[in-house]
Amino acid sequence: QDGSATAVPSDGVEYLVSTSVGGQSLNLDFDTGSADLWVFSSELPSSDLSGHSYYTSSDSSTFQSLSGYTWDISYADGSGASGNVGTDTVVIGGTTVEGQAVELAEKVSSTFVSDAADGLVGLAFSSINTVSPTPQSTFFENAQSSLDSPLFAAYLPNNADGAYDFGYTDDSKYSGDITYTDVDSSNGFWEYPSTSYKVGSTTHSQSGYTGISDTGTTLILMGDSAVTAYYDQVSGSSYDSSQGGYVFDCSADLPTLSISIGGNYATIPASLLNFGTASGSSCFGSLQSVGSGTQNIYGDVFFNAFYGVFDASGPSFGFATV
Ligand SMILES: O=C([C@@H]1CCCNC1)N1CCCCC1
Repeated sequence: QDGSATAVPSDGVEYLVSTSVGGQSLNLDFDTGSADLWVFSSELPSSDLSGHSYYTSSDSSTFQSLSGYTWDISYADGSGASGNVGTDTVVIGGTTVEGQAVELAEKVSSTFVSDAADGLVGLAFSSINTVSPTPQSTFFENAQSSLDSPLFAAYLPNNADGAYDFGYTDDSKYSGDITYTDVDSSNGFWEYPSTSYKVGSTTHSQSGYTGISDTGTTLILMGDSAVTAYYDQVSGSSYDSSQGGYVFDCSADLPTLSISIGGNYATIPASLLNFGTASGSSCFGSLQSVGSGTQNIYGDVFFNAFYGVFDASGPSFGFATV
């Protein structure tokens, strides 16, 4: 069944969605850049559990263990988690999946201990699910047959409650038309060509680049040539290794950044490109380097400006102005 779940901004870093797993409520980070649904569990060291809600399989009458199944995930930011696997009933908004693979954490990296999330819901493609010996389907893949349309949408307005809609698009959350592009899911991501960008009104090509829509990443991460081209237009900006990225005076006049999604540009307003105070009068840029490779990562700052539609038929990705 179709449904919508509220996404609450947490520490300006992520949006959390209250989710029922075997009747137990957890605040989970929805991540369209990965495909594992994993939860803090009673199997973790108790010192890792402080400040977290966690799942206790023995308290769920509908839990079934998947004997001998394990999972182990490593994220681009160096964080990671691992453990064992079972199935249980997962309810998000008005959408229920019975028999959803739930990955119970036995170990989590320190970043997760100090982070507000009680786990993640991976919404990328199950080809990159880490469960061994058999990769498991995502909540969305399992829910698809019960939805009016095989799609979900992310509405993540800046510093305000948002939502994930399952099975329908909600035209009260965006204006104008939704512009769609074909998705190449061969790497397991919601990925599309992203071969040019604009800094203000100046167009630059980045041939061979792709982009992925990743609600689990906070910022906009692009190749070094694009990042350099952007901050060359911000007087006084510099890369500050102690802050871990490009900073500028908080009073700086920022250009807009337009990214190409398939054949269409999405223009991020200048206000969203100032992520906020780094230290003193210097502010941290919302655009930072993705490092090596030709895959840009369009995270929550993108979704602050655009309603994002993840459509399994195609598959395709669509965006519309928030
Ligand atoms: O690990 C990640 C991100 C980390 C933040 C949360 N989303 C997944 N990757 C991004 C996409 C390319 C592969 C690595």
